[in-house]
Amino acid sequence: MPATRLLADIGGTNIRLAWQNPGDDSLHDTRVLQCAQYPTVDDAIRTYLGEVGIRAPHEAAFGIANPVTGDAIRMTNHSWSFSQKAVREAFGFARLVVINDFTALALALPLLTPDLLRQVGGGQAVPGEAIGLVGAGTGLGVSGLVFPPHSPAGVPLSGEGGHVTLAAQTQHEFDVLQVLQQRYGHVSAERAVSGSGLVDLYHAVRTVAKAGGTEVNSAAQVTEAALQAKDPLALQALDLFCGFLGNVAGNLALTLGARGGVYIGGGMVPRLGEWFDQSSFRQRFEGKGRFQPYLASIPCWIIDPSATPALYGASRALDIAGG
Ligand SMILES: Nc1ncnc2c1ncn2[C@@H]1O[C@H](COP(=O)(O)OP(=O)(O)OP(=O)(O)O)[C@@H](O)[C@H]1O
Repeated sequence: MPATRLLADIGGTNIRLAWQNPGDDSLHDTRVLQCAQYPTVDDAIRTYLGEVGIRAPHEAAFGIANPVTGDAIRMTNHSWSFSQKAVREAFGFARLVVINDFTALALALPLLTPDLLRQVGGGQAVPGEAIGLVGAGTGLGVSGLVFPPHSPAGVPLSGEGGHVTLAAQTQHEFDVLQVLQQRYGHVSAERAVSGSGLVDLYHAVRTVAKAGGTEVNSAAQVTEAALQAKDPLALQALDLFCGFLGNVAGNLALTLGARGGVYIGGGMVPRLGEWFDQSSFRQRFEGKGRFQPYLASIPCWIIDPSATPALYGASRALDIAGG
C-alpha cells in the first residue's frame, strides 16, 4: 500500500475509522467499532487496520472526546488513556495529530453539503460571523468556528463547554435538577444532555412525579418509550432533554455571537427525527428575554452523522498542522 492517512473519531461509545490516499479527500473503508469491545485504542486501531488490509499508514489524525492538553490523553466518558508519543511510535506514524472530537467536527463544518443538514428554525446565516457547534452523544460536545481577519477558512474552538453549569428556567426543571444535584453535586449540561443524561432525566422525572413508570437503562429505551409507546414520563424526559439542549445552544450562540448559525452534531438528536422540531428546543434556544429577536434570527442545523464529518475535520487538522 502507498503512504496513507488513518483517521479516527473517538467517542465514548463509538470509534469511527477510515483512511485516505495521499492528495485525495475521499474516505475509504469507513467503519464504526464499539469502544467497549477493545481494551485499548491501539487494539481498536489494529483490528481496523487488519480488517481493511492496511499495514502501515503513514500518518494519522484523531478527534477524541476529551480535552487535549498535552501528550497524555484520558477520555472523559470511557476508560481509554494513552500517550500520543507511544501511539505514534507503536504504529510508526510519521505524524499524529490529536484534537478534541468537536474541534475536528468544527473544522468539517464548511465542507458540509446541504443534503447533510436539516434546518430547525431561524433565518439566514450571516457569512463571516461566528458559528456555534453543540452535540449530544455519550457526552455533550461543544465547539465553534470564528473568522478573525486573515483566517477566512475559520479557526475552530477547543473548549469543554459541555461541562458548564446547567440552569433551570421553570419550577419543573428546577425540581429535576435538584434530583440530579443530589446525585452528582455539580450538575453540568452533560449530566442531562447526553445518553446517560437522558436516562437520568427520566428517573428524575419519575422521582419528581412520585410515579412508577417503565424501568429503563438506556437512552434508546427512553426515546422508544416516548416516541413509540407515548409514555408521558418518557415524553417529559425527552422534552426536558431538548429544552436543556436549546438552553445550552442559545447560551453558546449569545457567547460567540453565532450569527453564522448553530450546528447540532452527535448521534442523539438525528434519532429523534422531526419530533425534535416541535420539542422545546427552539423555544428554549430563543427564550433569553430581551435577546429573543437576536436568537430568533439564528438558524440551527442538525448534522447527518452518517457521513462521519468529524473524520474530514481530523484530516483538515493534519493539513493545517503541515509538515
Ligand atoms: N435511539 C436512541 N435515542 C437516543 N439516544 C440514543 C439512541 N441510541 C443510542 N443513543 C445514545 O447515543 C449515545 C452515543 O452517541 P454517539 O453515536 O454520538 O456516540 P459517540 O460518538 O461515541 O459519543 P461522544 O462523541 O459524545 O463521546 C449513547 O449514549 C447512546 O445511549
